[in-house]
Amino acid sequence: MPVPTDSLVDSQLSRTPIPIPAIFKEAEHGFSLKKRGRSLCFTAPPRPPAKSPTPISRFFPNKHQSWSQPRPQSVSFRSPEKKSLYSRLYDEGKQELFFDQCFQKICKLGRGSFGEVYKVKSQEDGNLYAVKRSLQQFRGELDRQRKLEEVQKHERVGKHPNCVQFVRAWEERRHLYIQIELCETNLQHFCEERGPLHERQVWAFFCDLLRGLKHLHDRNLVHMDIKPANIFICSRETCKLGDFGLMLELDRGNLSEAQEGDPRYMAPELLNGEYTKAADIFSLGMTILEIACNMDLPKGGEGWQQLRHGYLPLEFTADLSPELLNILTAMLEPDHKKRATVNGLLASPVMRKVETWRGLLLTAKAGIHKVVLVCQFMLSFFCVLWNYMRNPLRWILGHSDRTSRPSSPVPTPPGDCSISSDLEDDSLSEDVFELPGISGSASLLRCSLTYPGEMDGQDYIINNNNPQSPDINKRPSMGSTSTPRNISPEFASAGRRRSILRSSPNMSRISQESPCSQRSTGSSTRSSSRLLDADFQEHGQHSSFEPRNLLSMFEDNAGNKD
Ligand SMILES: Nc1ncnc2c1ncn2[C@@H]1O[C@H](COP(=O)(O)OP(=O)(O)OP(=O)(O)O)[C@@H](O)[C@H]1O
Ligand SMILES: [Mg+2]
Ligand SMILES: [Mg+2]
Repeated sequence: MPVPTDSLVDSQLSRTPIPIPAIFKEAEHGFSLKKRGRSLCFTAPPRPPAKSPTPISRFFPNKHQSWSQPRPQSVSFRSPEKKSLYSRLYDEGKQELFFDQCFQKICKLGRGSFGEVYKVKSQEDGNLYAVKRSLQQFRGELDRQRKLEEVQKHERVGKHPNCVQFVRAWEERRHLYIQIELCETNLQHFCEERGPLHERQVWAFFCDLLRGLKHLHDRNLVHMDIKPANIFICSRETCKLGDFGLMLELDRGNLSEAQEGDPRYMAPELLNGEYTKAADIFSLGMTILEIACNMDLPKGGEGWQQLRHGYLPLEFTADLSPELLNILTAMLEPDHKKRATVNGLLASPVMRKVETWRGLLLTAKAGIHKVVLVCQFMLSFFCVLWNYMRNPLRWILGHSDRTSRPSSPVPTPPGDCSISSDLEDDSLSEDVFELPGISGSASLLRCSLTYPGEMDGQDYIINNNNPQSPDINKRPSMGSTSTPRNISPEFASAGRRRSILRSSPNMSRISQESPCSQRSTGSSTRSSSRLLDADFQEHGQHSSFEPRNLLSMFEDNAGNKD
């Protein structure tokens, strides 16, 4: 690795090296380019569980604690009194979770150290959201308080176009659920899909992120975990800061609880316990360096030290414009007191220019989007009108024929077979899919059950590898994006095993890691899938169960027609 001969940099590098935490021992020693499409699940093991001792409540469970009761409860720090969760769709008499009753689970979007995030459709308003569900149950009151703090932090952030929007949160059966605005992808996935970004795109994202960061810093909030996996891209490629789980509230004096984020993006002064807004500037600088240079940031070793001594590797930064290089140098200044501030960066002439054209571009995109919507509406309206005018009699007869049929549930389009509203389905799928050769038939059976009436003369073939299937299937990885720690050999081998499973033709579609695992259907088929579950349990063997049910279903169908 060539180190610049510049005497200034040399003198900086010859200073006593910054102590590296023990977890970086195995980290790489130099800089390298990003490998395209590399799966995240091998590099990002989840964080170890909280360090607190085993809670007494484990041994003497306190039945009177309101949060350990089965009823869902709203979580909000704006109104301290406990409120039971209200929804016109929620029926307390049912065993199903509030989440299952009020949302249609579409697929898993990702996983971090705290929770799993699902793409869902709200049954109440029909909109799509992301719901983050804590991975583990509360282990006691302290653990619960710690988890609930993320809600408090979200509420403190408030509304801003460059921060992921919080909707509401609730707890049920010792799990926390946080409903947030749905984003299209995160910056890490975006860069993996698109490869090196054009500098113009980098400036645009940079501008958005600085605005989001200004919103936080103006409120004395420090994000503490800025990295591509915690940056989200929403409609029309707007960048937003998200995952406020490690956020510090400087005016609340909660610095004793501060945790460092990902070591690759971590500011050097954090090792000395200096928690300031400057740490966010450093992490954002690292993020921009990574996406602008397509660089694989080191987790430790010599490369990690060099970046924290103000040395930017020439072989990566050579193509950057002098403006971007200057800004990055100011953001990655080793001394946090001399580092650039968010206001200083936004006030720089180059950033003001970027802000102006970014504003114009977003307005133009929004305008074009509206025009396209109007055109689409007009087109479909004229198509209907044309059909009607061509043959009004057939149209009326056809229409009345269709409406006179006995009412049957609206068939879900094939792509929607992935929609599930049952969290418990995860375990069922795992069992089912351990049996080779059963997956395709099982999905066919489940999707067949979506059409209890006649099939409208169409063949609904569920193609597991269909590129037209829900968009989430195209995600390169849905693995954990949590802060990397040492990868144990067992973890690495487990990861390899998973990848082998995923590449096997029988397992490809239904792996637990699959972004949009195409499991059971929506609410209309929930009872059917329950029947299936019962049948699986009763017969133990899936292969014996399946043909019998398929046949009986066709017989029933034929009988009904007779
Ligand atoms: N609003 C969202 N829209 C789309 N995808 C999301 C959203 N929120 C989270 N995700 C996906 O889920 C992943 C994990 O989410 P998040 O980072 O919030 O979890 P976490 O458990 O707090 O992670 P960490 O270990 O970084 O603290 C993200 O990297 C992203 O891929
Ligand atoms: Mg995260
Ligand atoms: Mg988090």
